[in-house]
Amino acid sequence: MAPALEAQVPQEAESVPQNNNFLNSANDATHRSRVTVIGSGNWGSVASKLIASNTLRLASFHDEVRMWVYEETLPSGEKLTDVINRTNENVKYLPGIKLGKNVIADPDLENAVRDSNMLVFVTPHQFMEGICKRLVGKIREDAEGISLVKGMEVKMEGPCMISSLISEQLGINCSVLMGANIANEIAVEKFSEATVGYRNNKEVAERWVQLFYTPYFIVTAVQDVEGVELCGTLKNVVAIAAGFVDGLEMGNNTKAAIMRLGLREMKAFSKLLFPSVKDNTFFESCGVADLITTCLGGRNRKVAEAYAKNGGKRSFDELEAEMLQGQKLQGVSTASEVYEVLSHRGWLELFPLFSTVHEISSGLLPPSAIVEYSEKLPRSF
Ligand SMILES: NC(=O)C1=CN([C@@H]2O[C@H](COP(=O)(O)OP(=O)(O)OC[C@H]3O[C@@H](n4cnc5c(N)ncnc54)[C@H](O)[C@@H]3O)[C@@H](O)[C@H]2O)C=CC1
Ligand SMILES: O=C(CO)COP(=O)(O)O
Repeated sequence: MAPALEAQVPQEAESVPQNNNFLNSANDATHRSRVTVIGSGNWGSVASKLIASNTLRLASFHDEVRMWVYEETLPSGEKLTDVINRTNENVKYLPGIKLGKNVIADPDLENAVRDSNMLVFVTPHQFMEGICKRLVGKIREDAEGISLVKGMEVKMEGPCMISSLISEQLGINCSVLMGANIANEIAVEKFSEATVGYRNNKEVAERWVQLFYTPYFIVTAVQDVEGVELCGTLKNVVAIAAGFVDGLEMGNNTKAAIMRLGLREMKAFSKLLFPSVKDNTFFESCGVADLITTCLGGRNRKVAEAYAKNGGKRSFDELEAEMLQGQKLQGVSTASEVYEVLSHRGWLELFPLFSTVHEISSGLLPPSAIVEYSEKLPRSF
């Protein structure tokens, strides 16, 4: 399979519009694009490795990839940043994997973004608002962003996707990249696919595809930012439900049913919020493929399984800290954020799976309630 796929690796653009600074820099050797990855957790580190292999290979990118590290002190007493730069490994969040010598860890957020025109956002979603606030006025005017963050914020005015938060706070265009992308598998170069969602500039999307694409990481672009981002965000809620099913040993048929009902709610919720969301997006890697991989092998599933096995007696926070060693779940807080939107808009009855996941994970219902809602199912999605 690999040689045929290799032939599809996107070429550097031969001609670009003259009125776009971001794209002009792509063809000008003296103004090669500089990339900063904002985040250095499990996926952030793998994304840096992918990108660093391409910036070395492609002449229109500066070799160096800056990776912002939320600094912490390791049990050895050393700073994580120093260890990454000494060993070329993120020993805490991605041990055993070399990132590429051109990845430079930087604990200073402002310094990390100062020179870059391509900003890759990849931190747990709960930290994004604070990070954006710190970046206001600190980034290049011609910067473009891409968010790999799976999650949303809920504001007084309503739900706000992370790509919108970035665009609104920093005044930049922001694409998204989501997909069936369990980071540890991509770290060891197992074949997978991903989806870039872009707003209206196809050439910008192609530039992001170039930055991420490798023979083992196939990236396709679709013009549907909200659809792609909502798929990545909402599948984490379904993964929590799948974990409950596993913890209660309900079997594969039940899990498949949960995945199907979950996909139906993902689609209905996305289209109610953003009527522009396209049906086909749910068949891209960001849709059904990410749903499947996360429900089979993700962290949300794993911790939810332990929660159900313990009969809901140990909190998600406690289990997350014990089982994930600093990595973060997105599904529990996303279920709560979705629930807030559903209650506010009077949609709770339309989304029994999403609302039950929140009611279980916040302790209002026992894990067994995950299949007891079935009689409440609406018949009309
Ligand atoms: N890990 C995976 O397999 C995948 C993750 N994602 C998504 O990517 C995003 C980031 O995930 P990961 O890189 O895996 O992160 P992670 O789950 O490894 O989270 C740990 C990261 O959060 C940072 N952090 C802790 N406290 C912080 C604070 N107060 N401010 C800023 N940063 C802080 C840590 O320094 C560390 O870099 C999430 O939205 C996740 O859903 C998407 C695809 C795959
Ligand atoms: O988003 C992911 C895979 O695409 C990872 O999911 P988890 O955060 O549940 O591990």
